[in-house]
Amino acid sequence: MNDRIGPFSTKLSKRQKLVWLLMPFWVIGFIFLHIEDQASEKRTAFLKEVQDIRQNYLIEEQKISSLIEAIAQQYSGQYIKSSHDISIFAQGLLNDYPYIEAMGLATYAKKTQLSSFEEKQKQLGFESFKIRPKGIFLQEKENASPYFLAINQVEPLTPDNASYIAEDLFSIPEIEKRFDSQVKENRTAIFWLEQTHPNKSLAVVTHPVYATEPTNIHQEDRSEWVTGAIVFLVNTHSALTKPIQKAFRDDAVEVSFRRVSDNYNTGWSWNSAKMEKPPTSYWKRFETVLVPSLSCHNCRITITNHLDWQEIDKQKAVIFGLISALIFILLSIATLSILNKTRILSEMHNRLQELLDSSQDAIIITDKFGIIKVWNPYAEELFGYTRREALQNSLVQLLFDRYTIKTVFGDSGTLLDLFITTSEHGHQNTKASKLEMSLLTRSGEKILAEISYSVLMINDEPEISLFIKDITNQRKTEKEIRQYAFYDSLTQLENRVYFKSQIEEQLAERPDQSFAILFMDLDGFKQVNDSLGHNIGDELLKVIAKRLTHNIKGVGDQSHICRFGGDEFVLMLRDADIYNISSIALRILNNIERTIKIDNHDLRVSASIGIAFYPQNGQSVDTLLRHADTAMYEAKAQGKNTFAIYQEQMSQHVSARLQMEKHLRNALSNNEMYLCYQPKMEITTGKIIGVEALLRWRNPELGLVPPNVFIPIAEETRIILPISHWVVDQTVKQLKSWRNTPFQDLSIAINISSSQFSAEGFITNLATKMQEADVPNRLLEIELTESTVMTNADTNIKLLRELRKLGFELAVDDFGTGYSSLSYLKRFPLSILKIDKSFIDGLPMDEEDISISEAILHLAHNLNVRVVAEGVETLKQLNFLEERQCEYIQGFVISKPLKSDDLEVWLTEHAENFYQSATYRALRN
Ligand SMILES: Nc1nc2c(ncn2[C@@H]2O[C@H](COP(=O)(O)O[C@H]3[C@@H](O)[C@H](n4cnc5c(=O)[nH]c(N)nc54)O[C@@H]3COP(=O)(O)O)[C@@H](O)[C@H]2O)c(=O)[nH]1
Repeated sequence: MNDRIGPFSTKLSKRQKLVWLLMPFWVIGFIFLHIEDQASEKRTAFLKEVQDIRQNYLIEEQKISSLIEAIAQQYSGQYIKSSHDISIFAQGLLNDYPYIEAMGLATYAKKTQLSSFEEKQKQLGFESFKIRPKGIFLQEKENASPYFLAINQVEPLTPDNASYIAEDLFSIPEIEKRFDSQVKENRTAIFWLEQTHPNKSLAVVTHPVYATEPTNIHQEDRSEWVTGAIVFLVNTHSALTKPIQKAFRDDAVEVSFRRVSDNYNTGWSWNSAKMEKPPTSYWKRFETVLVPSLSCHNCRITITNHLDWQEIDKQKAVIFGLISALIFILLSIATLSILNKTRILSEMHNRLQELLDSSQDAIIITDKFGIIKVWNPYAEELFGYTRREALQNSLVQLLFDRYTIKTVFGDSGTLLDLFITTSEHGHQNTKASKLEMSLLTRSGEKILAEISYSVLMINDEPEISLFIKDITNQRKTEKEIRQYAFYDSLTQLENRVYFKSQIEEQLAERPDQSFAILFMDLDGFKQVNDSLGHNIGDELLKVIAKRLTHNIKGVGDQSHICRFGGDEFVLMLRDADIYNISSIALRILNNIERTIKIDNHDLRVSASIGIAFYPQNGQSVDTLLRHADTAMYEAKAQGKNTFAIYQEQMSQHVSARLQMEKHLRNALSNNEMYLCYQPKMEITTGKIIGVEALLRWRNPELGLVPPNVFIPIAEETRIILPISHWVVDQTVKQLKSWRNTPFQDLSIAINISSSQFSAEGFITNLATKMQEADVPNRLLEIELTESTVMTNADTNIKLLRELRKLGFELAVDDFGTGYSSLSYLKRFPLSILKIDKSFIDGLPMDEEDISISEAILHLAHNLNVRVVAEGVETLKQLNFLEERQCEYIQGFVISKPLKSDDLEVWLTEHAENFYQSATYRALRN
């Protein structure tokens, strides 16, 4: 399940793993950057401090210049007159500027005045006052100038400072060289000197003093008026390190001072209080070089700051690392989420594109005016327009025919109107999302399309997405399936299932609506089917179906006709009621009765109709059908070709029938069955040639039940099979009992039902029983009805031939009631035809019966088949048949069916020649 890579996926993707692997590097990188940043800050702060220090140096230099200038001004203006005044001045000055070691006064004079000057100084108290180069400063040389500038007062006069007394400043060539211009310009000069004393450096600041205020003297004349100079002796070491010390009070800095000149190279170094000696190991080292004074171009101060690892704020770095980790996580999540969403969007886009391309629906997107914006490959295939042709075209003009445009859109409608409505509140609502309509293809072919659609607002503009399926074939198939599932394939009428569902629907939806159910069963259809084959039978059913459909036209539009099965039809008539049902039923019956011509056969069938009304005769479909069926049986019982309306007692008949069926199942085991025998006479001789075995059933509850009542039930329930076996056994037993008696040549005819005839092993079983009883097969006559013989005629021919080959006699019973094919009849190996009683009844008067009986006799004789007329009751009938060369008769005119014992008594009297019997004589009289 790795195809689901979404924001909720619990499994890390490769990309996610990679991102998480990068996190330590990110965090370390950020911590490192932060540490570097701390170092950079430190460096910036350091450089700023250095900058401030340099600024401070310049300010101090400026201040000293201003100060000395001011003092010189005071002195030249005679405001400071005595050495005492200078001393007072110096005290205040040295307090404020501790790096000024001393303030002094130097006298300028010609060397010619040297002795007098020295003398004067000795008189002032400096006993050993002697001007000479003292070698205090490294730069000192022999004063070659005709003037000298000798310090004659120093304040405070400490033992150290006393050494400066009588120092000729002109022994320092630079001072001597610049003094003349200093005097002319009345300005201060600072000379950076190196004292011979180790680790001590001094700067000498001088400003000329004049006998009067210099501003009153012309610049060129100032040399005439100059008397000396005010001198500051500045401890440059102290002056330079003090501000550094103040600035880097808590820090470790290393300071080195260098002064490089052509003649000498000197310097010193100084470490801040924090750092007694330069460290050997450190993390970072910042170094900067500055020129401390405007007056010393070759002076350089190098300040070095060492950053130790310990100084880094690690806690801050860790916090920063944690913050960066958090940022990383947030950024990663955001980035991964964006990437993921981008990927999902891209995948989705690809999938949608694939869907679009591979869809078996035409997918079309239009704007609100129906202008096509998307047209997928299947749309190309379905409608025949390429994408290029379709895009930017109007969907309506491309796919809708004129009729649709007119009916759907009218004059003002748009495509959008077709798909959305505007509600009362002005909102646009999508209409039902599916519709079916016919669309045109490029070739002009019309297809039935199912259009699923949705309207989406994209950038405040509606867009219509259409998914179009060609359902032309689907609808056709559905119709066919529907036809197959709900309609009878032969007659195209509704089938039982659909019919019932329609009525159920009707009952559920309109329970107050009355209707009638007509259950119709054809009379005589079985004979048509059996005798002329199923094809003819099928054609007949089709004609009946058409007639019924035609018949119920106008009997309610909501009526239904169903082929219920076989030759049964059921009708549901909405507008039928007790008042008009008779005319409707009779009309149907009349229509059915009309001759139907199929393949040169003029067929006539009738129908029996049972009617049940809703709601009087039942509330459910099944009840109504059952009651209509019951009524139909009643109609059959009433002689067929009629209708019967359901009445409650009819159900009693049904339950009586069920009761009978129950008794019938036990009839054999309860010895309730027995055989009667009805004699058959040869007309020409009056001889009794055989008998017909007729089954009888006497039930203690039901009494004597006629065979034409219980035999159909036995056949329907297949109880006929054990009964038939029993009949055969009894008959064979009877024949055997007649062996070696006067009746040994009498044959017995037995009625074989169609199910018994077609049962497996019927012939073998029969032959075996006869053989076992040692009775010749010719004494057993098999009577089959015309319909039994004609059903599956081809198969039956073989069975009949086998029977004949074995010596059994074959008779066709009830001849004339079915539809025997003459061609078959010719091929059947028959012995006897039995004319049905119904054709004998009308003899000798009824023209039709005369014709039919004569025709049967004629046909039989042509086929070399003998004829038995059954149901002969009168001598007139007998005479008629005798005249037409009918071979045998059977009927009440000779004898009713008799029990075995009675038969033998009767035979004793009548068998030889019936005409000579008392019975015949009585008949004639
Ligand atoms: N499959 C079997 N069918 C059998 C068997 N036994 C009888 N049947 C069939 O039952 C039908 C009715 O038979 P039944 O009530 O016995 O009637 C027979 C005769 O009693 C009657 N008949 C004969 N002569 C006259 C007459 O002059 N008048 C008159 N009103 N009735 C008469 O006809 C019936 C004989 O019919 P048929 O078999 O067609 O010769 C009947 O169809 C029997 O076939 C059985 O064991 N198995």
